[in-house]
Amino acid sequence: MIKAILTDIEGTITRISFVKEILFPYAADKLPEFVTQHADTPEVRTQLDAVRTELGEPQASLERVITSLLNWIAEDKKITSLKQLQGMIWQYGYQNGDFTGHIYPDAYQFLCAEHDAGKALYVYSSGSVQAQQLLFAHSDYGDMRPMFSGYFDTRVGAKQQPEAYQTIVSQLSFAAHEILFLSDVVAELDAAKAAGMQTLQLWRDGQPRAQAHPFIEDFSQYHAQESQ
Ligand SMILES: CSCCC(=O)C(=O)COP(=O)(O)O
Ligand SMILES: [Mg+2]
Repeated sequence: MIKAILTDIEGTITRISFVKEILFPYAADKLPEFVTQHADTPEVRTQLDAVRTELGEPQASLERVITSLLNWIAEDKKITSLKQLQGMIWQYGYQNGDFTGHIYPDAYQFLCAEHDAGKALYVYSSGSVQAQQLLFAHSDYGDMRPMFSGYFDTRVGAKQQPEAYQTIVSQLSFAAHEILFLSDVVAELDAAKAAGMQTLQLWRDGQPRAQAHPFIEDFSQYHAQESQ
């Protein structure tokens, strides 16, 4: 029996184009100035040092770090230091009202219904916990944060690694088989299944289909597939 739901964000409850065409370009546009202005604040300096470590270049200049971060955005790299910095930058965009957090209408209805039915809702995204909370705080449907019991990002590990899901289970009061993981990405579903979770693919936007996992095209099909 499913007692908790762990959901991915991009491609599952949020449209991929919102992330790729709004959030990423905004971060790329603001990043050079943001990083230059805040390079000496502890939270930013920690991430810039993590970028240097990732590059294997402890003495890399700020210019080199910025160029690398911009390349990583263009390549959609899920590197923790980049994701942490993106979250800090998006804060300004949400607060300025430059954009709101996109949530599919069917996803919003599903999350409300499952929350009302007593399921515990958790998030696991490559976007930082700060980025996740900003998206829900400023969502198209208002502040959705009260619905969620916890948030996980790549600080628990990469989403294609079963160990990351084992770490999440160890931090929750549910057995792995009581948790349903939702994602659009096959490798993530494989990793969650290897860790003992139940899985369900959201097959939207022409993503590759996961043969080893049940799938739905949107959440209006959720209860129909449950009974199969
Ligand atoms: C939390 S909104 C930003 C999403 C993001 O940066 C990202 O990389 C999406 O990854 P996901 O694991 O949600 O597919
Ligand atoms: Mg996704």
